[in-house]
Amino acid sequence: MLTTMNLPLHTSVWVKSRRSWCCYASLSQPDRKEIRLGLPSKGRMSADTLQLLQNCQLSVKQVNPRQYVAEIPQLSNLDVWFQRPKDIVRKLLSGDLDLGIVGLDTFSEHGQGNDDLIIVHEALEYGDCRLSLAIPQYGIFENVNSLDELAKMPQWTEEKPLRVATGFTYLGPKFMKENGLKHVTFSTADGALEAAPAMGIADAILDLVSSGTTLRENNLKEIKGGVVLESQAVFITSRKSVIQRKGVLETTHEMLERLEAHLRAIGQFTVTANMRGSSAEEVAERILSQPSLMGLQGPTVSPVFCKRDGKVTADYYAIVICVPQKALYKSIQQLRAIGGSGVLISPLTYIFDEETPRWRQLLSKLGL
Ligand SMILES: Nc1ncnc2c1ncn2[C@@H]1O[C@H](COP(=O)(O)OP(=O)(O)OP(=O)(O)O)[C@@H](O)[C@H]1O
Ligand SMILES: O=P(O)(O)OC[C@H]1O[C@H](OP(=O)(O)OP(=O)(O)O)[C@H](O)[C@@H]1O
Ligand SMILES: [Mg+2]
Repeated sequence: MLTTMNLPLHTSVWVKSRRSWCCYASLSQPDRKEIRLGLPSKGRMSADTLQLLQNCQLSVKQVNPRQYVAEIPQLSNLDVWFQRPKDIVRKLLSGDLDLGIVGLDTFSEHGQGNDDLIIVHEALEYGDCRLSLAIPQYGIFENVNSLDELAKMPQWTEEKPLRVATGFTYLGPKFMKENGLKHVTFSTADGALEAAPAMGIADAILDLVSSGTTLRENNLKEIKGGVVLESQAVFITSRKSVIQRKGVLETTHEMLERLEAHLRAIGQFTVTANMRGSSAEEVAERILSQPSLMGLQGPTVSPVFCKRDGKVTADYYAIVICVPQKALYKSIQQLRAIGGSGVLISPLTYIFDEETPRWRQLLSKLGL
């Protein structure tokens, strides 16, 4: 059984879980009653985050676009605060936000491995990009195609190190150190890093890449072994908020369930059809003989009753299966081959499974 206590500002809190006592930093605003969710205020993640929440029936109601606070009517006692992604991570750490959605790159760079931060859902399936090292395609780098080859270049010495421009001043040096590159210096800028090598400011850059167009347009190339991190949007919280602020654990659970149910349903369709048969088992037998018609847990087969000669009989059976988009056409072909008719297809909105592994993982990370 978990026990928490009210404590003064900026002290530690000891919490007893089933297994042991754990120490947590205390909340910065222990009296704050509402739960706060931080969402990206601008940039690439912003519109897609609102769209994802809307798809989970968690529409964010913003009174006007210049206001930084909003609400999600389905989640009572929750305020949405629009913030820059890196500030979402910082404010989770300071206890000024309780939940957030950002890219894994921002989480890793600004979270710096802090044990208080927890990833609740690591794959929200948008904002895909990678943090990758890139060097010029020309000059001394023409035949350099791997991190190993870059490290072995005789040009880099203590006096004249490899100069890397990056906005990732935590992950950059950590990666270089872990890969044994000794003679490296870093400079930083907030954008348009791809210009740095051509301007003579840097030899290499470490930045986000998705299509690779910006690199190509600037005569830069990625190298083998140079990917620091694969990133996509993640749903995050802080240990101290979940443990100490009333309602955060329940809201996290509800959001996680909705996110998972929606993400599981993406690209899945329900297929219904009628099939003549002598019994539900016989129809099921025919369906299960086809590899694309297995469904999530096998087909649902229900008798379609009609009255003939004053007697209620079932000559037809309605079948319902769940099929991924890529197998859709094959499924229809297979259904027809075994006598299916009147095939109806509709996209799936949610798939609510049994309790999700991510929820169990969260509880276990919290020691609950
Ligand atoms: N080219 C890209 N393709 C896909 N996702 C990207 C790309 N660039 C960035 N992202 C994702 O979007 C997030 C936000 O990027 P964005 O450029 O909007 O903000 P930023 O440059 O980190 O913020 P700021 O302007 O506050 O410094 C990144 O942290 C990353 O997860
Ligand atoms: O591989 P690509 O698809 O070409 O994308 C890569 C570019 O996208 C990001 O910049 P962004 O457009 O977000 O501009 P910013 O520098 O203002 O953040 C990133 O910093 C790269 O410059
Ligand atoms: Mg950017």
